[in-house]
Amino acid sequence: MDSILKQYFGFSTFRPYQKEIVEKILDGRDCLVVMATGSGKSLCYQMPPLITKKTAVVISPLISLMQDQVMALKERGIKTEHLSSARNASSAQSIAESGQYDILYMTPEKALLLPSSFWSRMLKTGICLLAVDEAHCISEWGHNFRVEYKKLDKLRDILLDVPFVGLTATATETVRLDIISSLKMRDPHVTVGSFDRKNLFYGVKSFNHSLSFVDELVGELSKYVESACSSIVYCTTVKDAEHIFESLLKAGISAGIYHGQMSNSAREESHRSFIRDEYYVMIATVAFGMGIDKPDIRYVMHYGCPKSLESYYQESGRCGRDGVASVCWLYYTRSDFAKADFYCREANSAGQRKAIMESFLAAQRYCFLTTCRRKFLLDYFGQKCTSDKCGNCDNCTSSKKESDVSREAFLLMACIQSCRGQWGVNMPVDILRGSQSKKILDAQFDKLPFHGLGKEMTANWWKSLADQLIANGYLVEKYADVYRSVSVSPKGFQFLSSCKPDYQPPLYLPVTSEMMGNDENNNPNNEARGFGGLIPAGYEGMSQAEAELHKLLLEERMKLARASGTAPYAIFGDATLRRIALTRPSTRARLANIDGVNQHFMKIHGDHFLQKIQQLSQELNIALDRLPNSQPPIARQVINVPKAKNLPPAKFEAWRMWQEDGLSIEKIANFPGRSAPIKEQTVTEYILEAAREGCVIDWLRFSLEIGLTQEVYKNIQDIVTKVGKEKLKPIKNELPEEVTYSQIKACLTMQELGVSEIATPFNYQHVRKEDENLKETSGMSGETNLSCQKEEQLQNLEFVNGVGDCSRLRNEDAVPDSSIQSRCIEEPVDSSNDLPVATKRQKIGGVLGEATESSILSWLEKFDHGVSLSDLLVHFNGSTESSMIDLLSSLEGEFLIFKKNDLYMLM
Ligand SMILES: Nc1ncnc2c1ncn2[C@@H]1O[C@H](COP(=O)(O)OP(=O)(O)OP(=O)(O)O)[C@@H](O)[C@H]1O
Repeated sequence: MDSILKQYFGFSTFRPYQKEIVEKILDGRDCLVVMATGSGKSLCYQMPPLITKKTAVVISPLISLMQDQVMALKERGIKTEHLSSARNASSAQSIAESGQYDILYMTPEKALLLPSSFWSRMLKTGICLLAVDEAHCISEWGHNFRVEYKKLDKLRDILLDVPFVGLTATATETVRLDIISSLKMRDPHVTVGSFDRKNLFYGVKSFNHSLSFVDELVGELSKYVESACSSIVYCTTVKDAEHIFESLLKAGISAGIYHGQMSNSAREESHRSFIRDEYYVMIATVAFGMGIDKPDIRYVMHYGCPKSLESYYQESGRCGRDGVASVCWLYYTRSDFAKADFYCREANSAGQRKAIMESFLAAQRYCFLTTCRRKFLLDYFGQKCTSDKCGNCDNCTSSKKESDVSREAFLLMACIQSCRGQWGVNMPVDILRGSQSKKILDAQFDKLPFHGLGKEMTANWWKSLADQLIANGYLVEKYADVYRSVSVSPKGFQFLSSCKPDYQPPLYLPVTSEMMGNDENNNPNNEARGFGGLIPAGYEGMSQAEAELHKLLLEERMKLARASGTAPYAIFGDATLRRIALTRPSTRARLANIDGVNQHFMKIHGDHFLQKIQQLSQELNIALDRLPNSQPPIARQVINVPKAKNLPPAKFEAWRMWQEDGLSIEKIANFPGRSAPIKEQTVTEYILEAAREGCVIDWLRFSLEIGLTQEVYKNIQDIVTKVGKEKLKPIKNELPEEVTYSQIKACLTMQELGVSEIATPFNYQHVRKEDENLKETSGMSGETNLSCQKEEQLQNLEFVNGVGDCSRLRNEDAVPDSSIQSRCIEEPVDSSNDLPVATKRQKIGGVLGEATESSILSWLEKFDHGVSLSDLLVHFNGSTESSMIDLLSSLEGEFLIFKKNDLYMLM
C-alpha cells in the first residue's frame, strides 16, 4: 500500500483513517466514511482498484466534479473515465466492460439507466467496490437531497458481493443512518473523522452593499491574484454575483463567473478556465458548490450569509483542500436573515422545513458569534472540542472589547417581556426607537413606558444587543414554521428582578461592530483584523532568490499543464512545488523522493523539470540539493503558526528542546534551567501533545527513545482494536508488563495522526523466515534486538542526526548493558573514542559483498518495512557508501524503490 501510494499519488504517508478504510474495503466490508472536506476521502476508493486490479465504480453527483477527478487521475497514470458525456459514452462503456479502467465514474442517473447486462459483464471482469461520493445526497435530512441517490439501493441487488462505500463530509447521525439503510449496507465499518479543517482561518464581518465596500473587496482580491492564489466569492444572488464580477473586470482583474442562469456550456467554460488557473478569481452562486475539486483555493469569501451552516461548511471547505494555510471570510448583512421563508420553500414536508429552518438559524448564530468559530462549527457537527480557543479564527485572534450594557439590556428585556414574548426582535426594537407604525399603534405599544427610550441607538445596534443577549442565554429565540419570536429566559428574569428603574447591576457583553455604529468595513480596527495580513504567505521562509525560483517554477508548471491540457494542480500541488523550490533536487532520485511527486510525472516530465530546476537555480545563483531539513517543513508553516499559540509555553518548550535542539527526554526532564526536575513521562506527554497540536516530530527517534518497537506498536494496536482506546488502563492490563504507558500513549497519538508503525524502529522480527540464517551470520538475533530497545537502556543513549540508525548511535554516558551495542557492534564502543561509522561497520562482517541493482532489489524484497542505508552497507560490505547511494538513487529515480522515514522499500 505504501508503494502504491507513492507510485501513483506521490505521497509518503497516509492521512488519518485512509489506510484502515482501504484495508476494510479490501476485506470486502461496506464502509461509511464521514470525513471533513479535503481530508482525503477520495483516496480511500482510489487505492483498492490499484491493489486488486479490479475496477472501482464511483457514483458522483456532478459531471464537472467527475471531469476534474478524471483529469487529475490521468495525470497520475490511473486509467479512468466517466460515463456521462454523450461523446464518449458508448466506447467508454465497452472499455469499462472489458475491465480496462481502474476507476469508472458515473452519475446516479446513469448508473440506474445502465442495463443489467453491463453490470454482469463488469462483475465478470471484476468490480472491487462501488463508491457513492457525496453520500449525504441520499438523505432527505441532508442539505442536498437528490432523488436518484435514493434509488441506488437497486444496485445493491445486482452487485451482491461488492463492498459499498458511502463518502461524505457532512452527515449528522440521522443522515448517517439514512445512508446506511438506503444503500442497504451490511454491518458497515463506519468512520467519522474530525470535522476540523485546521489549515483554515475563519472570520465573519457585517457589511453594507455600498460601493466603497465593493472597491475594498476588489482591492483585496487583487492581492490574491498577484500572489497567484485562487479565490472564490460565493454570492447569495445572481445579481450580486454579476455586480462583483463587473466591478472586478472594470478594475482590470480577469475573473470567472458561475451561476444557474448561465448556459451549461458557459458554466463549463468558466469552471474549466478557473481550475486551469486561466484566472484566479471565481464569482459564483452556490451552483458552484460540490462540483469543484480544485485543491489549491486559498480564499473563500461569502458575500452574504449562506442558507445553512452545512452549506457554509461545504462551500468554505472548498478552500485549502491541499492542507496549505487558507482563509475563509463570511460577510453578512441583516437582510440575509429575512430569507428563511424563501429557503423553506424547497421543503417537501414539515420535517424538512424544520430541518432547513434549524440549519438556517445555526448559520445566523455563527455570524453573531463572539466566541471561537471553529469550536462552534465543531460542536454543531457533534464533535467535542477540548479547547475554547482555536487561535485561528477572528474571534480568537483579536480581543473583543466588552462594555457594560446593563441599562440597555434592562430596557430591551423589559420591553420584550411587555410584548409577552409573542414577537420577533423587530417589534421591541421599534418600540424602543419610538416608532409610530400602524402595527405599534394598533397594539397600543406606544403607551408602554419604554416607547422611544432607545431612540439614540440605531435599529441594528439594538438587534445586535439582542443577538448578544440570545448568545449569552438572557433571551431565547423560538420559531414556529418560519416565524420567530423572542422571549426572556429564566436567566434574563433573574437579571430583570435584580434591576430597579434607576439601578441595574453591571452586565458586560462583547461590543460588536454594529454596536460601535459601524459596519466592519468602515471600522478603523479593520486594518488589524480585516482581510489584510491573512494572505497565505507562500514565500514564507524563502530567500528572495528562492521566492523568485518558486515563481518561475509556478510558470513552468503552468506551461506543462497547458501543453498537456490539464490543470497545474494535477501536475503536482502547491506544497510539492514549494518543497522543490526549497530543496532544488539535482537527480531523478531526489526529485522522485519529494512528497507529491509520482511516477507518472517522473516518466513524462521528470527530466525536463530537473533541467529547469538546474538552469533556473544557476541563473539565480542558488545551490542545488539543499537538505530538506534545513528548512522548516511545509506542515509546520501551515499548522504550527496558529497551533503553537495553542500550546502552553512549557509544553512548547519541551517539544522545541527535543525536536529542534535534539536533547533527550531525560535531559529535558532534568534540565538545569528548571527550578525542579520534571518526570520523563511528563516530558513524553508534552511532546505527544505538541504532535497533536501539529508540531513536527521525528517519530523514529521518538519511538527509539521510548522503546516503542514495531512489535510493541502492533501489540498495542491489536489490544486497542479489542478493548477500545477510551481508557488506558484496560489497554495496559492486556499488554505484557514491560509495555509502558508512554508507549501506549505514543502509539495512540501516532494512530490518531495517521503515522504508521513504519515510523517505529526497524525490528528484525519482521524479517521473513527464510532469512533466519542471515540473522545468525550477522549476529543480529531478534532477541538481542528487542532487549536493546528496552526503554531503560535507551534512556542512556543520545542520538546523532535524529535518526534511529544503530550505526550512528553514540554513547556519551557509560552504557551499562553491552547488549545494547550487540545489536550493531560486536564489541563495546569506547565512549571517549567515538569511532567513525565505517570502522564500526567493518566489525560487523558483511554478507554479500558488493551490491548491484538486482541484488539490492532481491534483498529488499525480504523486508516488509524497509531497510536503512546503514543496514544495506552492513549487508553489502563490499560497497562503498557513495556507490551504494548511487545505486539506490538510480533505483529510486526509476520508481523501483522508494524511501520513507529514511528506510528503503521496494515499490
Ligand atoms: N495521504 C495523503 N497525503 C497528502 N495529500 C493527500 C493525501 N491524501 C489525499 N491528499 C490530498 O488532499 C487533497 C484532498 O483530497 P480529496 O479530494 O480526496 O478530499 P475529500 O475528502 O474527498 O474532499 P471533498 O469532501 O472536498 O471532496 C487532494 O489534493 C489530495 O491529493
